[in-house]
Amino acid sequence: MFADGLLAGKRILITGGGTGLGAAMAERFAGLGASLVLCGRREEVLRETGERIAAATGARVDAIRCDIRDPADVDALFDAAWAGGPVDSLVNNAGAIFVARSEHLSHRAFDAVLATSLHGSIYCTLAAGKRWIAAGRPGSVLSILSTAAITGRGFTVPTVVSKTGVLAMTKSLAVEWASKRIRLVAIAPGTIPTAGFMAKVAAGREGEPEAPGDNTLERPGRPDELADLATYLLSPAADYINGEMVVLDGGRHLRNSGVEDLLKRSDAEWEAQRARR
Ligand SMILES: CCCCCCCCC/C=C/C(=O)SCCNC(=O)CCNC(=O)[C@H](O)C(C)(C)COP(=O)(O)OP(=O)(O)OC[C@H]1O[C@@H](n2cnc3c(N)ncnc32)[C@H](O)[C@@H]1OP(=O)(O)O
Ligand SMILES: NC(=O)C1=CN([C@@H]2O[C@H](COP(=O)(O)OP(=O)(O)OC[C@H]3O[C@@H](n4cnc5c(N)ncnc54)[C@H](OP(=O)(O)O)[C@@H]3O)[C@@H](O)[C@H]2O)C=CC1
Repeated sequence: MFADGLLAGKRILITGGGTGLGAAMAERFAGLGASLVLCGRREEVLRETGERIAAATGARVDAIRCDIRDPADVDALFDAAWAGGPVDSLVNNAGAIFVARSEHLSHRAFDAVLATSLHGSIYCTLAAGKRWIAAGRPGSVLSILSTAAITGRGFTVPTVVSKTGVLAMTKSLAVEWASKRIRLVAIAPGTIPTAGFMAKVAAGREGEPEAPGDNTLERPGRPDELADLATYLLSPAADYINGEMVVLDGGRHLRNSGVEDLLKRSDAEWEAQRARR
């Protein structure tokens, strides 16, 4: 679909790059010539993904353990990444979610999600932006958000608040940093049944993760479809797109937010879910 070598010479840092959508983007970017920095909390997972992608594509892949909830860890990540050459693009992909009734959430539960999905994304964006501005280099930031930033969504409120906050950051910095040649864009995926999605969102739900009728195209999305859109948004072809969130959801958010079935759930069903976690 894309010209060979489209991303040659680019160095791209992907948070949560060891699994799911992050790994799918990593594989696509590396296949198009980019060198990569992958981060996440689990070193073994990162190493395996990094080695697999390097062997398949010949790309340079640096796998660096980092918990993006910790600003000192984030600074160390960016220092280590830059030591291997300046980073051209950041992908804020790491995120956290669980499905629960909001009145049952402790403040620690709220903080656990915001710390990664909101604060972590902001720490990484500032770490990248500061370095680009100090070096007079251009850069781009792609954040993986959610259609819930448009519709709102019950039972996943900490995640929705986080994604909406990162969308606000994207639009705001797109204006503030445009003169520094830093571009910020986002993708709002619908349902893409990764292992993380199946464990955190689909577990305990009736039926398929995306049932016929949930979206206009009657199928879930695929990681390679997200990787294609991410490639376009980070490529020179998208140089005139700034501050925008592109939806990739088969039209689902035009019909529902994804959790309407849960409005009818009984107390007993919620208790069963809580017991399973
Ligand atoms: C189908 C179509 C749909 C379609 C609609 C839905 C579309 C969804 C789109 C998005 C999909 C995705 O994001 S898929 C990506 C999923 N991947 C991830 O989430 C990976 C990262 N996740 C995580 O690390 C964990 O899940 C997370 C809990 C957030 C953080 O882990 P920690 O180890 O930091 O946290 P813990 O110490 O375990 O817990 C911290 C506090 O949170 C509370 N807590 C933890 N899990 C909880 C839960 N399930 N319900 C309530 N509270 C919970 C604990 O009790 C603690 O509070 P106290 O008891 O008070 O101490
Ligand atoms: N799949 C879907 O349908 C949708 C996904 N999304 C978003 O896409 C992104 C990727 O999700 P997906 O691939 O499905 O699920 P995954 O669970 O595979 O992705 C989450 C990744 O983030 C990493 N991560 C989590 N917390 C931290 C942390 N504190 N510091 C560093 N890394 C962390 C995880 O690695 P580790 O545990 O090793 O740290 C993991 O690699 C998320 O932001 C998600 O919200 C949005 C809408 C729909």
